[in-house]
Amino acid sequence: MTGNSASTPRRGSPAPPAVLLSELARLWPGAELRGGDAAVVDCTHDSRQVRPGWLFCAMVGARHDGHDHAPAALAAGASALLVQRFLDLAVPQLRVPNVRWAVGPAAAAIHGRPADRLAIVGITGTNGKTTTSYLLHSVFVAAGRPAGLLGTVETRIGAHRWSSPLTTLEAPDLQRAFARMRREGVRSAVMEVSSHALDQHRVAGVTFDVGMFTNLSAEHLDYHGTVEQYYHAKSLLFTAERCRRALICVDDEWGVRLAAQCDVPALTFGHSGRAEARITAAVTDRRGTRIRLRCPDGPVELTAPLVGLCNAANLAAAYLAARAVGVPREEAVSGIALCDSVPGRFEPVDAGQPFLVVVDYAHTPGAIGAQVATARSLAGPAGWVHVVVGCRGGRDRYKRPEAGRMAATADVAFLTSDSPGHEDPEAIVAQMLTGTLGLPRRQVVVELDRAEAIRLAVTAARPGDVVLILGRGHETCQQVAGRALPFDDRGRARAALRALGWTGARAPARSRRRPSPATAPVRPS
Ligand SMILES: CC(=O)N[C@H]1[C@@H](OP(=O)(O)OP(=O)(O)OC[C@H]2O[C@@H](n3ccc(=O)[nH]c3=O)[C@H](O)[C@@H]2O)O[C@H](CO)[C@@H](O)[C@@H]1O[C@H](C)C(=O)N[C@@H](C)C(=O)N[C@H](CCC(=O)O)C(=O)O
Ligand SMILES: Nc1ncnc2c1ncn2[C@@H]1O[C@H](COP(=O)(O)OP(=O)(O)OP(=O)(O)O)[C@@H](O)[C@H]1O
Repeated sequence: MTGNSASTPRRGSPAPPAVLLSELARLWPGAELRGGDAAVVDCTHDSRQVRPGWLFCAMVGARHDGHDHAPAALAAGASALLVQRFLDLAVPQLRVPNVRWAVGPAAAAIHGRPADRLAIVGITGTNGKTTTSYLLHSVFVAAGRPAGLLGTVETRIGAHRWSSPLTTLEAPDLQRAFARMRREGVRSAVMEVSSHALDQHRVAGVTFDVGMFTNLSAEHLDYHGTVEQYYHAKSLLFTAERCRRALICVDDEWGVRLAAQCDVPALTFGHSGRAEARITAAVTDRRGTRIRLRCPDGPVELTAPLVGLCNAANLAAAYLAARAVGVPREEAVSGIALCDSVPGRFEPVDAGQPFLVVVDYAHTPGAIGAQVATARSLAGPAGWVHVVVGCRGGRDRYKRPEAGRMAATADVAFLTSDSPGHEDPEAIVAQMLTGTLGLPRRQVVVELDRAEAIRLAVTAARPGDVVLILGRGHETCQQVAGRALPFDDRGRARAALRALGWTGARAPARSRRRPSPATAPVRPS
């Protein structure tokens, strides 16, 4: 990836005009200014990012109280503080009831409210955000609109792109990215809006042209506590303050509920008979996915070279969002067709081998099950589906047995580690195994070394099989016992194929008939 992060202003970029603290004070009734006025040119919530002339916003977090870091911020050149209790420091300070709530509007004001002059689509939901963002971004680009994309994989502003630290940037970084979009001539943007971001007010100060809901299943409960709270965080996108209109997938009960409670004009979509824009046909094969969508402005056929039936809803979502922000119908259709890949989402690893190897980000039980089903539809008549999957450490422990159970819908499941963090990888896999109790032992192989699990799966595959490597997608490192270790599923799969003699789109130097590894199950003849 190239370009500079929007969170660090580029050298040589024009200095933004300064805003007075007294002007910011007008944003909140009851805000109190002490220690005089000051001009601020930018802001941050992190003392380690402060530059001369910036406003330091002292947020109270779970581990730190930003107020304790105000001296460091001043030493770095902060010209003022946004606080929720006045500090005994000789610097202009603006006190507000809650700094976390105030950072977004403050950052928006400092940057001249750039989001107001962009058409922005914000996407929330458990699955499908990244894929739908790429489809929509492809539409904007194909329609000749300079575009922005903000999400889990990367940030793109026009021709510049760099990897993202978070799915949804912190408010100061987000507003700075929007300001850069304006400077670069961007008119339309699509961004993923995580439940964490909504809960933490990172998008306060933004009104999306379109707010989109894809689906919801239990995730991030270690943060939100209950599914109900998780849903509540997602639903915060669908208020008149946050979006002008909504697109809501009603294929699950949460979407139905959201559509009923949403207080902005909403269009529902999905496979469901309840959907106003309804997917009436959907097929997926190795070339991609094709759907027929019956929508208020007439029926339309959409195709994209993205494999997997879960993409049917993503195609519909991207089309409807494009139309909602004024992209003509034909341009929306052709832009979607041009979206040829999304990093780490059903991404094939092709070294010329006679079986399919695919890396995908599926890490919820539902997504794992859906990708196994897709793989089965792509396998040859007697082809097997091999899945390599683990569960991440430090989060969402409750979904491990179900993830194991879904993995075991494949012909062979290689249960392995996936960024275990400070947890014991063996204990994580043991929890996954509880979901496979009662299944034939030959169907589940435990191999804690992920590279070795990938090697075993690829080595066991025969012509017509599909090897699915799930959970890590585009990611290039794993957290293991406090260390970030480089690990890319795509690279490991390629290396395993290379070791077998598959080095390109040609037949390998040695025989195609390879012995199965000792651990691989014996398949019936
Ligand atoms: C779990 C979680 O969301 N934590 C967020 C929370 O952290 P926290 O409450 O622990 O903050 P803290 O460390 O106590 O710090 C409090 C304040 O002191 C500041 N500080 C701290 C130290 C210092 O030296 N100087 C300083 O100024 C911090 O910058 C912060 O403003 O508040 C911080 C400030 O807003 C966030 O940066 C932080 O997100 C962390 C980085 C994070 O990793 N979040 C993940 C879980 C997240 O948001 N993920 C979603 C996507 C999830 C998904 O779909 O997979 C995302 O949008 O990326
Ligand atoms: N609309 C969908 N419904 C269900 N599953 C989906 C959908 N789209 C994609 N998936 C599955 O979920 C995985 C993650 O997809 P994607 O990255 O698009 O979602 P996301 O919402 O951005 O996820 P995350 O928040 O974890 O980054 C894909 O690799 C695929 O297996």
